[in-house]
Amino acid sequence: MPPPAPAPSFQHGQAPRVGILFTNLGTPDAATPAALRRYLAEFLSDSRVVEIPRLVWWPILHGIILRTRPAKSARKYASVWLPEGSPLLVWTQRQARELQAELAADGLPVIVVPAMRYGNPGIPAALQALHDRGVDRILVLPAYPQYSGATTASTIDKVAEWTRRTRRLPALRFVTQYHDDAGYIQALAASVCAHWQQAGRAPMLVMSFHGMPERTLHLGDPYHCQCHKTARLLAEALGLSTEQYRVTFQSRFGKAKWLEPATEPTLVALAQQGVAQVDVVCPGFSADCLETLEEISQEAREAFLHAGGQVFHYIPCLNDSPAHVAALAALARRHLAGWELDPPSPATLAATKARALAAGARA
Ligand SMILES: C=CC1=C(C)c2cc3[nH]c(cc4nc(cc5[nH]c(cc1n2)c(C)c5CCC(=O)O)C(CCC(=O)O)=C4C)c(C)c3C=C
Ligand SMILES: [Fe+2]
Ligand SMILES: [Fe+2]
Repeated sequence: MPPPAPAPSFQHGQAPRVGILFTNLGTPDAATPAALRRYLAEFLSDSRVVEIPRLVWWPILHGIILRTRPAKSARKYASVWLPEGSPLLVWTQRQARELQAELAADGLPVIVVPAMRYGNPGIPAALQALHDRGVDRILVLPAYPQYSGATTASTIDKVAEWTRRTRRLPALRFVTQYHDDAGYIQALAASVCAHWQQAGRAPMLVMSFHGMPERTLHLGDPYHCQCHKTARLLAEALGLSTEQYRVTFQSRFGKAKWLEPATEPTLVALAQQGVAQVDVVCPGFSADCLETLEEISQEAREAFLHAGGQVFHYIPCLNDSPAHVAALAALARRHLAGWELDPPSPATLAATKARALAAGARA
């Protein structure tokens, strides 16, 4: 066996020693049944996601779901796939790049690496890459505004998988939620307002969040409450009365009761009650993905129009909008506080000053 690689040595003033692991759910490597089978097998084997005893769940997963769902899901993914890959991965990579640039422009030399809880690039490999670059303080930032056991806690489990087999650990911090963060709410409100200015305003705004089994709410998962708080703050920022918006839950999976009201039946009922126009926004998704581009912008649109609705506008996720990147940067900065960062170089300070002067000149 070759001798172990020497531990990285840290010297003040070198490359950044602080890293951000910027994560999202994960996505298949290709829009094919084989890639979907691998991805779904990993995702749906996570006991944080499917909280059914293994003895009961295993035969259902391997005997039914992994035989039927991959081909169906692959067709759906194919309908939203981008030339560069899966939308969720493409947006996550762009967000990570822009977050790093935004922090650097503010004099914070931080390495931001994107990672996926399921599929590629995986969390252990991304952490190892930071470690190999001499990073000794890591902020884990899952792009889930609302905490849930299925998403946030599962991400932390995966980080722990890497820490368990690593000798010299970095210091670690976690962002576990930002559902009521002022920057995030403002970015959402600005995106809805921009849509209204450009495309007109429907009398009803539907805020659709990913669903969860209802049981998780009774077991103490704060997800449902946090979705409602995000929705209330967004409605307040937009000046909406309770009659002007609805909070719904999408993506029901399996036979158990999920959080209600469900998105598609709500849209159908609205159309049947004579609401001819709706705007739909998905504030819990920080990036467009299968669940927004296919389930909402294709399937839910079709259901609403089929039920008699006339105009359905889907408002895209925050993706890499400057307001979103600025909100994530502010959030990261607050969580990095107290971790001494290398002082900015004279070149960074000069660039920051030039940016401030240019912004002042534009104002
Ligand atoms: C038991 C099933 C599921 C739970 C619980 C669940 C929670 C949950 N998921 C997200 C965010 C996303 N989910 C996405 C896809 C997706 N979700 C499930 C099932 C559960 N999700 C499945 C089976 C799939 C795969 C797609 C399919 O085959 O239909 C995605 C999109 C991924 C992409 O590649 O685009 C996101 C994002 C949250 C936030 C959440 C709990 C709060
Ligand atoms: Fe999901
Ligand atoms: Fe879905």
